[in-house]
Amino acid sequence: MIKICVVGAGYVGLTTSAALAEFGNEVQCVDIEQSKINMLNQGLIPIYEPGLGELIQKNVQQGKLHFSFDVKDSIKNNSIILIAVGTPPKEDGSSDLSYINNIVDTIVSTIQDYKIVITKSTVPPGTNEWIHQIFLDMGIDETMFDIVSNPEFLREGMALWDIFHPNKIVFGTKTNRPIKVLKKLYEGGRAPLIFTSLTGAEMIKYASNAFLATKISFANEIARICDAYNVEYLDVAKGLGTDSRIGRHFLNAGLGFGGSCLPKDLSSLKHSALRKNVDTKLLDAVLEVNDSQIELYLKKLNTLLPDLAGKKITVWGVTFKPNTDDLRFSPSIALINELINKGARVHTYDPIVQLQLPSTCSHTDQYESISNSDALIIATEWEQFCDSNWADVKSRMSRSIILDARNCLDGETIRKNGLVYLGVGKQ
Ligand SMILES: NC(=O)c1ccc[n+]([C@@H]2O[C@H](COP(=O)([O-])OP(=O)(O)OC[C@H]3O[C@@H](n4cnc5c(N)ncnc54)[C@H](O)[C@@H]3O)[C@@H](O)[C@H]2O)c1
Ligand SMILES: O=c1ccn([C@@H]2O[C@H](COP(=O)(O)OP(=O)(O)O[C@H]3O[C@H](CO)[C@@H](O)[C@H](O)[C@H]3O)[C@@H](O)[C@H]2O)c(=O)[nH]1
Repeated sequence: MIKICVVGAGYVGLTTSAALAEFGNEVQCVDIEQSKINMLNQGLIPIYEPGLGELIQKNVQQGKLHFSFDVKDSIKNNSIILIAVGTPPKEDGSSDLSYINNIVDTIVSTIQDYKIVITKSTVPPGTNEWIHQIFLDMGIDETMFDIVSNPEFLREGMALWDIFHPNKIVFGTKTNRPIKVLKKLYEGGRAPLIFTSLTGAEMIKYASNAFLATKISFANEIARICDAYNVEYLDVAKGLGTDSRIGRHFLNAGLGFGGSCLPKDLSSLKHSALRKNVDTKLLDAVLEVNDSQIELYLKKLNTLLPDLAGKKITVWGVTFKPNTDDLRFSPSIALINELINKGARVHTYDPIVQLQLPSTCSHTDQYESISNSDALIIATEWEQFCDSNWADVKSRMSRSIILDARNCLDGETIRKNGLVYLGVGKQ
């Protein structure tokens, strides 16, 4: 049984901790936020991630998973340390590495015996080389440590599925020394292992997210062209997706990509490229298309409601996508802010989150949220929204406009119920 300290009890740290414990390792997950650790030690889960609570509870009961806020003590007592702290964006688009710096300082000041330090956080190319150099600069002999870059590819809302059925596990190393332990650590993962350099692993992570974002912006641009020619975009997506060289994944057109990863990782990659004088025309275009999606959908709404001032608009879904409670860089919140700017009275409903935003009214009941609304906007594709009782919806709204901002509704069904269906790239 391998003993490991996971630093950070956020979306990645908690999921990784639970999975590594399930694989048979003994995991201590630490966080500086005492309230999070207190919650976890009381059996409560600070985030919404389907199935995570049960998996944590099971492994805690089996004695394989522990939580603590004594970071130094945990580092001292474990020879493997996995870093899963945040790397949020700075104002200029580069990555804020202050949490990484802090934990590296803590490890360096605590180290007494051999450690494998695994960076799971998404960090810009060159960061793990820099961490390696810090250890050397602090006088720590090369025999005392190995730095490993081990980026994470899970999606929120699907985190457990992704972590137990990964497409790949990527390890960037400087020597072969930690490889045997790394293989053992992820023994339960059963995925192709990719070994590369420290910076190679970092680039695989950024290139993956940049490619996914590119697919989404491509889909959104094609959907605009379909819209102009009165073509059903979903037919085009199906036609595209059946070509195995293209694939159907990440071709869903809509409000665009948000969340704590795709936007920040794209900006950070752009920043890394510019630092080395590499042009990023494609990445720039991907971000540009994404940034204009909200305006595009508001223009659609304006075709039927030219003046939004005083209108009651209900938005279903406030997180950045379904099956999560994460509001970071949510396109829905950006849309809500635009609606408020235009003078609309905004009401919201979300299955998980009660949105606390000034000038908006959050509801606990999906149908109550639409009473006397002029328009309803579907901002995330929760299954319960797609399966709504449209006759009930029609009976409650004052005007009957449904703006499908995630291309997830059947326009025909909506129209049959006497509602007006709006979308981009809809016939
Ligand atoms: N969220 C995702 O779906 C996802 C997927 C893949 C990769 N990533 C990357 O993983 C990293 C973590 O993302 P997240 O969404 O889990 O972040 P998060 O903000 O949910 O969690 C980070 C946690 O680290 C803790 N922390 C910060 N400094 C600490 C320290 N010195 N000691 C102990 N704990 C500390 C924070 O208190 C917080 O609880 C980021 O680099 C992100 O880009 C995220
Ligand atoms: O066809 C699609 C697919 C997604 N989205 C949007 O794109 C955003 C991101 O979605 P998704 O990638 O599913 O969520 P994340 O949890 O942010 O996961 C991404 O970011 C993680 C953090 O780096 C990576 O680990 C994952 O592999 C990568 O998919 C969301 O706003 C989605 O609504 C679309 O608009 N169209």
